[in-house]
Amino acid sequence: MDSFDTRPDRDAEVVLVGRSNVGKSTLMREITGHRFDTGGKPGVTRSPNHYDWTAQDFVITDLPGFGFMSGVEGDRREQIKTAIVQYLETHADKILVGVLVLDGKSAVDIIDRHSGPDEIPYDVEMYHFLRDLDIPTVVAVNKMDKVDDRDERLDDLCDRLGLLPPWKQWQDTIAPIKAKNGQIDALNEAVRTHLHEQQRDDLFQFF
Ligand SMILES: Nc1nc2c(ncn2[C@@H]2O[C@H](COP(=O)(O)OP(=O)(O)OP(=O)(O)O)[C@@H](O)[C@H]2O)c(=O)[nH]1
Repeated sequence: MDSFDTRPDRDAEVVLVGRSNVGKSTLMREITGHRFDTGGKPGVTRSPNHYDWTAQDFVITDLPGFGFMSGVEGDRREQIKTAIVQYLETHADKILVGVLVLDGKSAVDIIDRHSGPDEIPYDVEMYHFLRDLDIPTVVAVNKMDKVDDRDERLDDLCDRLGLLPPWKQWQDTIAPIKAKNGQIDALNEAVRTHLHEQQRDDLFQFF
């Protein structure tokens, strides 16, 4: 079992969560300037990556991706999911912002494919789970360079998350980005809004 108890003991945290291959590691690298060894294979991040900033009593955490993972058995996927849920529950009171990372090109299709009477799609479930834990949440909609019908896609996504379109009225929540190209301004601004609400402007240097 990969270790989920590597978390440095810090009073403030920002976490990244999302399916495998949505670009969390790329985003983590953009935010921190630090290169984490990701291997480049889907599902390769299987224990949390922490970027620890002792002086600020602050840590940024990239949680393992899940969903499809090549070479990973179903019950192993469940274990990782359970570990992620437990991690969020355990540290909720210290998490200032939860960043749910999605692939802008495929997110709505994947959500629709997994919606049914007995099924809640993972991304939707995770969004509501973060909200239920009172963790201010930003949805980082990545890979927007691959999306043509930008406004329509983002409006559809809002709809699936239960946010009334148009997406432009949710800019504290919906942040279209291109992590690979270093274009993450919308995310930084949304995160800052939530940090400001919690009087943590001292952490603006990271976002
Ligand atoms: N087109 C495009 N591709 C991107 C973008 N950001 C990341 N990618 C690519 O998406 C793939 C997955 O990126 P990772 O950062 O490894 O994804 P991850 O979410 O950390 O994946 P796991 O380790 O499985 O959790 C890589 O090939 C990245 O280059 C983006 O903004 N646009």
